Amino acid sequence: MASTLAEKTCTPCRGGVPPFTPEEAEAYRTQAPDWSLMDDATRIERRYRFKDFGEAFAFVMRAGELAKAQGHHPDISFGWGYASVSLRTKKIKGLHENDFIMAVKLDRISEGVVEAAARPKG
Ligand SMILES: C[C@H](O)[C@H](O)[C@H]1CNC2=NC(N)=NC(=O)C2=N1
Repeated sequence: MASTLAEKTCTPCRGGVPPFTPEEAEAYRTQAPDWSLMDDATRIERRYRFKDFGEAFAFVMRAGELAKAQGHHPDISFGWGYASVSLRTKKIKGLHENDFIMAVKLDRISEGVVEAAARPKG
């Protein structure tokens, strides 16, 4: 991997490429170690913890903006104090570099949301 995933942008995936093998997925996961390979390495998942519903919602809103900008979309469930994110490339029914690019960028968003909440108001 030339540049780090964080500097990359998702590329349109119109299918026709094979999904990552478990070995390939594991190699990418080293850059997103808080994510777990699920369903025979056809998707990755992470549960983020936040201090309350508002912080979780702020994360989800920013995740939505990121997905729109990147053209690659996660599945997110959230509630008071948590957001659970699942990523897979639906077009190829498995994992693609786009999923790991999104994972790394979502990790940065989550750190930003927690920091923002920690800053004193005003
Ligand atoms: C052309 C464009 O890349 C596709 O329509 C994108 C949109 N967002 C996507 N998001 C996800 N998670 N999987 C996809 O296969 C996908 N395809």
